[in-house]
Amino acid sequence: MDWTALYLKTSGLKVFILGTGEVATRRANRFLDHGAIVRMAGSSMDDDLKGKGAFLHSTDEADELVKWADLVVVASGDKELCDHVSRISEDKLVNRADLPYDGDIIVPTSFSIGDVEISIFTGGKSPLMARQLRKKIQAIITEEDIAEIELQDYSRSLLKEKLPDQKDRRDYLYKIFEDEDIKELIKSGEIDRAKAVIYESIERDFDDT
Ligand SMILES: C[C@@]1(CC(=O)O)c2cc3[nH]c(cc4nc(cc5[nH]c(cc(n2)[C@H]1CCC(=O)O)[C@@](C)(CC(=O)O)[C@@H]5CCC(=O)O)C(CC(=O)O)=C4CCC(=O)O)c(CCC(=O)O)c3CC(=O)O
Ligand SMILES: NC(=O)C1=CN([C@@H]2O[C@H](COP(=O)(O)OP(=O)(O)OC[C@H]3O[C@@H](n4cnc5c(N)ncnc54)[C@H](O)[C@@H]3O)[C@@H](O)[C@H]2O)C=CC1
Repeated sequence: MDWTALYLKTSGLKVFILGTGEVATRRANRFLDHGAIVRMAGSSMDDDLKGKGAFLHSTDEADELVKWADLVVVASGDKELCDHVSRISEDKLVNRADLPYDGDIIVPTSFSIGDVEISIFTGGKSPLMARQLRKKIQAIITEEDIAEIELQDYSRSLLKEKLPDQKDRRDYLYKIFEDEDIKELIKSGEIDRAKAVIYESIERDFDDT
């Protein structure tokens, strides 16, 4: 595959979306929800999007909007306009909903559970199946996995102060992950108690007095 997964910093990113239909609206929601500034060109805009701070423009302003943007999303049903906007967006990042491989950004399906984000891309072969796989994967990640992430984050911060060597920190993090007592506490939802156990164990093992 000629594409690789990367994360784009969207806070403050200027996104111009050509179109106001289904795909354009989905893209607008996604970018707004992640801190971008969104301007759309088309006939009408969802009240929801207005509420989130998106701006609606006429397609006559497309050239100016391209100049303004960092990222251009081409998602109109007007093929000629799509081609024109893509042509003048050569020095911008582009996501093309109609001709994905002529752009340089693909928007995969993504979901978050706690602090973990999972994205799926079928290489453009079946967006429908990307959606189904998202639902399957969403169903197998448990509350316990999320609690484990919280505990690992907590443990990593403590260990960074106590253990200078990364390999030692890694070994200790695996020990915490495999500890049966901590597993039991996670199962019964006693996260604060699990943190206390971890804290005491680290204090005991790495007493630097
Ligand atoms: C390449 C990509 C480019 C990009 O847009 O960046 C692209 C392209 C195209 N999609 C088309 C159709 C559909 N797209 C969906 C749904 C989604 N499409 C999404 C992403 C992507 N779609 C990128 C690659 C994803 C990958 O390969 O994994 C998702 C995952 C994310 C999102 O859009 O937010 C979102 C699901 C979100 C969720 O629910 O999780 C459905 C299903 C539905 O509507 O229910 C259909 C109808 C059924 C079908 O066709 O499968 C067509 C028109 C084809 C035609 O003309 O027939 C094109 C253009 C083309 O292929 O030429
Ligand atoms: N990447 C993706 O996930 C998907 C991409 N697509 C592609 O993205 C494009 C937009 O799809 P949707 O948002 O689902 O369509 P839609 O029909 O919901 O929206 C199309 C928008 O383009 C506008 N438009 C302006 N001039 C037009 C013209 N001459 N003909 C048709 N529409 C015109 C419409 O007013 C509307 O706002 C299509 O080219 C489609 O093939 C479609 C489905 C999913």
